[in-house]
Amino acid sequence: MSQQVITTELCEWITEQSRVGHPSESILAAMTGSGWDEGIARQALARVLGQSATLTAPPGATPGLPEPELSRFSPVLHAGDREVKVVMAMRQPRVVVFADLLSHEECDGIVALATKRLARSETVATGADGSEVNAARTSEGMFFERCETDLIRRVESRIATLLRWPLDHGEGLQVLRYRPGAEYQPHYDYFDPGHVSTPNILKRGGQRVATLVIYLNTPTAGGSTIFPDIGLDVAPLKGHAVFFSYDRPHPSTQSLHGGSPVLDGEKWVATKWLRQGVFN
Ligand SMILES: O=C(O)CCC(=O)C(=O)O
Ligand SMILES: [Fe+2]
Repeated sequence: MSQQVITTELCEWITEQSRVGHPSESILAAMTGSGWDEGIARQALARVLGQSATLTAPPGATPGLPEPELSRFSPVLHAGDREVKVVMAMRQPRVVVFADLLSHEECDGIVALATKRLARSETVATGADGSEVNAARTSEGMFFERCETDLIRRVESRIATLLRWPLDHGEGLQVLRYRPGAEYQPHYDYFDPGHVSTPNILKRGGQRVATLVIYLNTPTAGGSTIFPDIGLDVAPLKGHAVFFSYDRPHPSTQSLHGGSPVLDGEKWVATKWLRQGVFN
């Protein structure tokens, strides 16, 4: 094909492919397979789905996405040292809720370790390199080093087995404590391709492609994890977890989510973010 032009029809076709759930790499493959020049195809994808619609994989990146083995929809999954239950699974966007990912003792153990190290949570600053305290996130938090203690290592290797994603592609576990009134307003976990600090962040392991939020206690009221695009509220129950993945850093993934305000009691979560490649 010569003189290839990105037409409105092509853009509409890409939008539809994405809407029905095809990852951008598959759309790209379909386009190049039918004769589109790869450069033009990437341009069209970027125009329709966002600047880095086609995630440029870092060296050593694992193809695909983290994903539990749900092909037979077994209600119980063997995650190495523990049987984890599947409570519900949504295909598009991919959201899976697990029960019994952690025992109550493991939850208490992580809370005890984290309590000593809590500081006001920080998020990526707007318009500058670095981070700052953000009013949208009124929790307090800390990060563990990967495999920092035997307990953390055990939980991380269970997560790696459950989600079939290498342990070294995960960031260190982050623990957040929300007091009454605290919340985490809806946001995306991937790094904004348009942000000045993103290219630097991506040098370590590439983009985030999935999130696992583990509930370390059960608040008395409020504190559900909300997914506004799909009208989903996930109840924060001790030992349960919600998993979601996103194949591109773009709102069309419908991975917008937040922690709704805690109304009574405290809410503790541990978040594991998974990257495309090795995170060191
Ligand atoms: O607290 C929650 O339910 C959500 C936490 C979250 O979005 C995050 O840690 O990125
Ligand atoms: Fe988040």
